[in-house]
Amino acid sequence: MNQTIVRTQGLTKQYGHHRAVSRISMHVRKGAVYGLIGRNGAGKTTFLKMLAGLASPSSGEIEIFGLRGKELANVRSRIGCLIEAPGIYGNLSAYDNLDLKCRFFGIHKKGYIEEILKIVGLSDTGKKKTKHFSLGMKQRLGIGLALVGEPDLLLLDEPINGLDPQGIVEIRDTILKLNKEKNMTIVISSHILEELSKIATDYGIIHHGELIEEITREELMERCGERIEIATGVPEQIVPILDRLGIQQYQIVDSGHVWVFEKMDRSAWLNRELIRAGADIRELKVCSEKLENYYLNLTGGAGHAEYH
Ligand SMILES: Nc1ncnc2c1ncn2[C@@H]1O[C@H](COP(=O)(O)OP(=O)(O)OP(=O)(O)O)[C@@H](O)[C@H]1O
Repeated sequence: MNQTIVRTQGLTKQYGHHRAVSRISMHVRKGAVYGLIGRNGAGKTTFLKMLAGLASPSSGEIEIFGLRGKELANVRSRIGCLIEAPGIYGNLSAYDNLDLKCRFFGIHKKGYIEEILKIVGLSDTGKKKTKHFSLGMKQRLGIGLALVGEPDLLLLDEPINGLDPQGIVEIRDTILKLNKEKNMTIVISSHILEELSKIATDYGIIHHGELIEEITREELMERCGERIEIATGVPEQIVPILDRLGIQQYQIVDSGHVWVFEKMDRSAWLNRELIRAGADIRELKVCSEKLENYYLNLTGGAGHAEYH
């Protein structure tokens, strides 16, 4: 089941003296939504361009669907991509834009374009010229264009960049639908980490052109460390109660919070016992560190949130 669909080995891209991508060895599982995280200029776009065949590597290997080199070049239509701004003709409708691409691909199936319009939620745009579309609609059309040819792998570079919350939800739904219903493997780069954490099953963290970590959602959850956060007016008051309850792994974080690192599945019991013992409990919840914090810690970027 855990078939690797994309594998790179030491992938490097050099622009003059500048190394945009440095020895990246990445693995994307079939059926994954692989989130590519990195600051502005980290090398995400360059990396995706190489996967898509739009930029040639300076060195290293790319293997997709188990194929390399010429063999891979022959099946490029199995890879759909939306990298940088989608190439859309503003004077044409969504339908006509898709029709052009279908002709280019030699696809003349009845109902084909309608199906794509439905998937990306643009069925009701009729003859409306795309230059009058919102940014979100244009992005969705960009994804629609990438879907022509029914790719097995979809590469999306910052597809939610600049979108309003509604647009973000629509793109998220579209991505999840493609992943679940069409079993499409998707690699998506984004600087909106919170958003990425809602859809990604795996993450690759790129920093200064290097892949510094590959991690599954499960591993991330484990490493982010679940804990019970107790908000209280008097943390010192809680300590003897925790001792009495046999809880040893806890920490007074500040003058209003205590974190407990055990009995995660017994938070309701803990709440009851603390209140019964007369503690001043304002809130008690099970939390984990956010992806954003994890990323900032990993890249030494804590203290400033400019990670896109
Ligand atoms: N064609 C090019 N010629 C020279 N340098 C380039 C070229 N394309 C990218 N670079 C440089 O390579 C580095 C990585 O750029 P890239 O666009 O891949 O980063 P990114 O992580 O996608 O960032 P962003 O989110 O800003 O697109 C940057 O320093 C960039 O200036």
